[in-house]
Amino acid sequence: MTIYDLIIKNGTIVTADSIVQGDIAIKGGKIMEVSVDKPLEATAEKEIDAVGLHVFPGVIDSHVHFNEPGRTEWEGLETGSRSLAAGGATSFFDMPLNSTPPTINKANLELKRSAAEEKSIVNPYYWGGLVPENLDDLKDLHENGVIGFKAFMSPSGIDDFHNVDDETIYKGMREIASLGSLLAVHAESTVMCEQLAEERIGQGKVTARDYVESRPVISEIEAVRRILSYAELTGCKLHIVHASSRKVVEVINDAKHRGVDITVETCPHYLSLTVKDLEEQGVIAKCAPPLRDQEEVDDLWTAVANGEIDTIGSDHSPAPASMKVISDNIFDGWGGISGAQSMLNILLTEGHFKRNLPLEKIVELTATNPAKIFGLTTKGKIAANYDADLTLADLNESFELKKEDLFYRHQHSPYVGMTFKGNVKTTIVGGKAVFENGEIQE
Ligand SMILES: NC(=O)N[C@H]1NC(=O)NC1=O
Ligand SMILES: [Zn+2]
Repeated sequence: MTIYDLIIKNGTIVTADSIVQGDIAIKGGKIMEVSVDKPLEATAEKEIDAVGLHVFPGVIDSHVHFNEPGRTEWEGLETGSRSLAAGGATSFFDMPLNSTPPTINKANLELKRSAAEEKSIVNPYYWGGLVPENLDDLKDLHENGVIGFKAFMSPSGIDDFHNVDDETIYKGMREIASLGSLLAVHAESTVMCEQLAEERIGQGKVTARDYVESRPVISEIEAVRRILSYAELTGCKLHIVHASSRKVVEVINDAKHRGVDITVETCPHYLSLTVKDLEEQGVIAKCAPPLRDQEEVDDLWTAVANGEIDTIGSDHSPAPASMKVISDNIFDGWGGISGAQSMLNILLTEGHFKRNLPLEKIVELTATNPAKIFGLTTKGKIAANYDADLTLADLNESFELKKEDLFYRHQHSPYVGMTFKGNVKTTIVGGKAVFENGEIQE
């Protein structure tokens, strides 16, 4: 009889296309067998009784800013990866900015890689940056394993990561296309956002609503349309990150139907928070693009349900509490939400339980699609030969998120105080539990 390392028994196994009862056998970090509706005829060194639990492919968070190296007083790979594990994520793609130096050349990538290999308890992957200064570094970054490139069309808020001009977009996209890689884009119009902000600040109009109005949906659409033109010209594959409105998604879907190779991400905060939360919580709920009104949130859920969205990323962009203080001027303070720990909770509570979003869809958005789009060929599914990255959750358990539950370096998040239905019990990375019963497993 085969002896496995681990058998997860009697779980409700959720994949992008089915929900079944069964056992999962793991050895050497891989799924060896999945037995549906009948017990596995095998033994293992360890067994997990998953009766009453749902087993998901580990969440892949394709959008985090962990700030390491160089800005670890904001977050870090240890605290960041722990928060992911606590929220059921088993892999992350770290953005090239907010760490110092930013990931814009091979040497900087190696610094980040060695920090991540030492400190992360989940699987790290890296975005490379596209900035006006690094066109000659893209090939090197690609050959050294970045999963794609990221560019900002408007100022990033970080001095050493410049936004791209149209010439850089053109040259960068030609190069990225020839490498067979992909460009992810923060798409907001610099001119629109700067002009609208200047006008308001000049008149002393600095409320939450003023900030939101200074970054309107049309500014996202303008930038998306422009970058789309370059994608059509160069053939470069595009991924638009953090679309805040279905109106943005519609522009992308039209392009998809014309045959443009483009995908789109949204974030848990655009699916669960509104301008009202920004008014109440101030900078804690400040992000760019900004939160929208309830109608936009509801429309975005329709887009999710209709399959118009490809991935959900947390865009975890933390900062110390001193940069998130409530002041009279919302334009001050860091734009970025701490949310990596809560992504699956939000999708389950707001999506599955409140809006009947099928669990299979959640798996598709958080695991299967990111694995497919970014070429992680052994992840995103629960099947033989796939990596044993799994999340076990009790969907009958509700809990209120408390500050003390957060594993972030700085324990703040706009989701504190919310009640979630569906609680992560165990997170398994490469066959080993890294989070169990509320605690990180060393
Ligand atoms: N620099 C950075 O992390 N920016 C992120 N924050 C945010 O709210 N949107 C972003 O793009
Ligand atoms: Zn962004």
